[in-house]
Amino acid sequence: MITTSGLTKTFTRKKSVVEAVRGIDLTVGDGELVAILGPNGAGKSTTLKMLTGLLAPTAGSAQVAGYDVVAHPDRVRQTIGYIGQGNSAGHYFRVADELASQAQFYGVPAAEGRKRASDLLAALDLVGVEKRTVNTLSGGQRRRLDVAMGLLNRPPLLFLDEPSTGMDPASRANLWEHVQRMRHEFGMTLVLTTHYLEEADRMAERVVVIDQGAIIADDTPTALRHTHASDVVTLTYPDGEAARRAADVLRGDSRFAERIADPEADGKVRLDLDDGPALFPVLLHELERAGARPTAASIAEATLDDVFLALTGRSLREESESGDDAAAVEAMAAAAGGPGGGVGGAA
Ligand SMILES: Nc1ncnc2c1ncn2[C@@H]1O[C@H](COP(=O)(O)OP(=O)(O)OP(=O)(O)O)[C@@H](O)[C@H]1O
Repeated sequence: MITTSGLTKTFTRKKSVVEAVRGIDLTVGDGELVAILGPNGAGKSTTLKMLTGLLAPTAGSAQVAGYDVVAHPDRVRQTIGYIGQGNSAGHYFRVADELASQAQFYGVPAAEGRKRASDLLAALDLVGVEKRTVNTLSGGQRRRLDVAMGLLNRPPLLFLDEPSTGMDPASRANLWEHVQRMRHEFGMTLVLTTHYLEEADRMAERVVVIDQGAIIADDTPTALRHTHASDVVTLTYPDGEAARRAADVLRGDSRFAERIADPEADGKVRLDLDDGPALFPVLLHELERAGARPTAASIAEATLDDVFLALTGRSLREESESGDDAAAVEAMAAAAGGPGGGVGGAA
């Protein structure tokens, strides 16, 4: 669905030159859900704008949905959907009218358009605002309306630039659930950018990590965590002596021997494990058998932030995250769902 080669964008303003995107090679297959993750200013939006025909690359090439973005940017825009960071809806129009004109623009029959709009308003928790003008909606409601506008015509390839930024956790959960459902129903391919690490981890099959205009990692979230980070197990003992005994037991087991840090005087034993959730119960069982049961045990699973830290020496969370991520993930789990304003593509 997407193939790029050496995709590059350099901005020149007065005397300053910004290499926003530096030679990106990216392939996205039909039906994939790919999250592009990176800190502020990494080049995510610029990449998306080039892939959607909104911005001409300085160098390199990109084929999107069968069209070359430089030779046929109009065709690309007619075929794909794009939910950008700005608001797409007209501020002084009524919500229902905006959705109806979007449906009409893309040739969706009126009755079908009304049904789709009603489903989207329900899914995005916007029931009751149909008759209000867009300028009376809250920021989160406008963002969700942007998403509804982008999803209305069910494009085969949808780009979402930070779809859930500014939404409360419940709305984010609703959004993702709806996008996932549409994706499976209509076989949509999705490419999104996000600051939310847990969102990328939970929802995307593939995460492309971008930093300073270049791709620095591209894999499934699980593979990224396994390759670049470890889960950390912490065992607590009453004192240093008991901790040393436990460490000796684990050093006798090849699965753990190389992964133990020297026990600490306060009775803590720490291990780095590549497959912590699978090995944690085994480890506790072995300790129990050897009469070295800890008084407390915990596991901290590796996150995509650990991956970013390992790759760059910097924390993505500190650079670009807002504190409500954990709450959003809880809400997503509760909704058991699987990402929102802009323009749409083919009906
Ligand atoms: N029109 C422009 N003129 C000059 N510089 C630009 C322009 N658009 C983007 N940039 C610069 O290019 C770099 C990449 O910006 P971009 O918006 O693509 O990053 P991003 O990863 O999407 O960031 P964010 O997460 O904050 O949206 C930044 O240094 C930005 O300041």
